[in-house]
Amino acid sequence: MKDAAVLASPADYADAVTTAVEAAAAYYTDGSTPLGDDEYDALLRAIEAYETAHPGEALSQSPTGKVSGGAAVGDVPHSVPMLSLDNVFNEEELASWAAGLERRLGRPVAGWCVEPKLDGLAVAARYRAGRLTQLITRGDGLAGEDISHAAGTVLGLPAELAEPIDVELRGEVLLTQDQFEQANAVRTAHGATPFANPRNGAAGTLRAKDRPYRIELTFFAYAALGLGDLAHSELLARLAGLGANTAASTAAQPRRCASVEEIGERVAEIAALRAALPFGIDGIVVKADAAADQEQAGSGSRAPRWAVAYKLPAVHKVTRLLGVEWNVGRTGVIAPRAVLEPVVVDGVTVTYATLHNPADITRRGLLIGDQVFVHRAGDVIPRVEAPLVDQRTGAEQPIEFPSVCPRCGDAIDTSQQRWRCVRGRACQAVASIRYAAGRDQLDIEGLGGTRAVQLVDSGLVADVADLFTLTREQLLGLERMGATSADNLLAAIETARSQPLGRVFCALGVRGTGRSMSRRIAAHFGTMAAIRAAGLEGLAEVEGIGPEKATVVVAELAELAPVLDKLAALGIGVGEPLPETGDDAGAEAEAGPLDGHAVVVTGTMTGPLAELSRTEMNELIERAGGKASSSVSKRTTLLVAGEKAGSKRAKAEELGIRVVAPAEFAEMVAALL
Ligand SMILES: NC(=O)c1ccc[n+]([C@@H]2O[C@H](COP(=O)([O-])OP(=O)(O)OC[C@H]3O[C@@H](n4cnc5c(N)ncnc54)[C@H](O)[C@@H]3O)[C@@H](O)[C@H]2O)c1
Ligand SMILES: [Zn+2]
Repeated sequence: MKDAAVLASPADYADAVTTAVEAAAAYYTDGSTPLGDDEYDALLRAIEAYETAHPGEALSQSPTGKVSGGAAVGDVPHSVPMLSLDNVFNEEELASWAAGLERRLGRPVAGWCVEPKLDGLAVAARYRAGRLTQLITRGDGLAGEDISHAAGTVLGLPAELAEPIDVELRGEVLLTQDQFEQANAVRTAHGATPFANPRNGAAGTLRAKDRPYRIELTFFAYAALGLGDLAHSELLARLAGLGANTAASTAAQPRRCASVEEIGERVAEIAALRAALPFGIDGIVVKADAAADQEQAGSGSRAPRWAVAYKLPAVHKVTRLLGVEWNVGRTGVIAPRAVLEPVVVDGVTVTYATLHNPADITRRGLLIGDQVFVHRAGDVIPRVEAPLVDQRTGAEQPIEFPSVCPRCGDAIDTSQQRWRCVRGRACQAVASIRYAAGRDQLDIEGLGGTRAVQLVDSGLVADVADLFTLTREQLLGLERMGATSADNLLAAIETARSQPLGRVFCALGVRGTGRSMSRRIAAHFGTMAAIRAAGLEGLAEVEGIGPEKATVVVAELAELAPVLDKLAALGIGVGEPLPETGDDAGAEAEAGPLDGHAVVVTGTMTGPLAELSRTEMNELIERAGGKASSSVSKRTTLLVAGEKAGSKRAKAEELGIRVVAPAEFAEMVAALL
């Protein structure tokens, strides 16, 4: 269970009660609550704790101990109250609840029934002579609202039962995932705001009258008045026999269990099914099965004593949409991804969520800065459901859609729902060639702009290795390629042949390995062959690469195998063993002047170092046995401070780190310059 915040004063307590009452009102009327269920539940626990500690101070409007129905007080009395359920949050609480019930009965419970807790709204459906005559909400448990107008839109709730009997069916109305998507498509097409999540959508849909469009819902029956003293499992079968939908029609079927151990097993099974179910559940309900047990246990004012809800962590959480990234996949599909304020959903911190496609963003009416509901369950990819429109401050900004491919800069084909770079698979090739030719990688001048496109389009180059087999004739055969340009390009490529391993590795564009990580990997392994042979464990040993990043690197290297084979055959990235191999024996033998040093470079270099870029400086440091980094920390041992060195120098001095001028540093590494 989550820790409840502590309410310190009567004023805090009163505030909390107001917040909870308002949230519940919104939750049950149109589903527009600003709180996730976890937050609401935590608030309730805090209110409860305060009331226990300060008896006599409890406010009459406090939501504790009541069936909460929100502000809409219905005027149709329930003949038997519609109650809520008490909660347990783990196996121990479940076992002690079951033991408590058996103590109260003075005998073992004659079997249990375990079923999904459907995440919708409770309704009562009254039938006369087998015909549906009235549909009512739970309301405050004692009286509900007449929502008969919605009856025709609820699947699984028959207008006529299989037998002409008088009966009241009770159960849950919800939107399945498909119905939710459908509902939001219809709503946005009519200019209405989309529902934030299926639960809210069901609440909003049931009460609404006179809508110009129809939204379909689904009913699951789990109780009845007027069918006699049936065990719960028998009742469920009877309900299905009458033609009502029950959870027996789903993978999360209700099951009879003989012991607490068996209950635990079924609870775990249903919990594991959760993500794959086509509708939402927020827990598992455990009920004493026998009518005699239920009758003897009875009910409190808020909940029956013979049933309990084993709550599952909320899978819908509210967080802020910070931005949208546009990623281009291998086939050129351009997919938007939401960047979120980190939020824990179902036990995992979520910072990104899928937004499917641009039309989806428009359909959901999302804005940057919006509070949004995020859904995640099991292994499913987290997704943004919809914004909380009521929570807008006016500072929200429209989401910008890219006008050109974010990877290669070419046009976008927007004719389909999924946008694509017109270049398709070649987009990847163009982008990877441009990246490989970049200044921090192979540094091949003249491959930045349209040249890379031309080389890929002409079929001469499909990957970085192909650059090294280009011939003069091939280049001269290209449009707008004169002899000088061709020779310059060939010369630049020739120079690139002898780039150090770190740069060659960086040129591969392996995810998560920028220039400094590439340098570190190169220094650690010494040769491309060793990097390829390292495997998960070997790679995870490199500083800054954990097991997760190692997995990515290994997978991408496997994918790059054809390119790596070509590079190896061409002798690129293999020929030049580095001074520091990272290999135990080798490293000692070839100890460099900066061995054991963690070096930071700042300011403008002068003298013999004036020509070196930062990347080249860092390479120099690593060749000399040191470790280059970009920020000063306690671990830094040496700062090379050039002209106009600023805050890094101040920080190094403050930490008592040795500071040297470029000239002095050049002397230290003179042998390597
Ligand atoms: N986010 C918010 O602002 C907000 C506000 C109010 C309430 N809530 C949420 O609502 C919940 C508490 O409300 P509650 O009292 O409506 O209900 P509950 O969800 O705690 O439990 C009782 C309800 O479970 C439902 N149910 C589903 N499957 C069932 C089954 N198989 N058998 C019996 N009942 C079944 C019934 O509708 C029943 O009324 C909490 O989880 C709370 O987080 C949230
Ligand atoms: Zn592209």
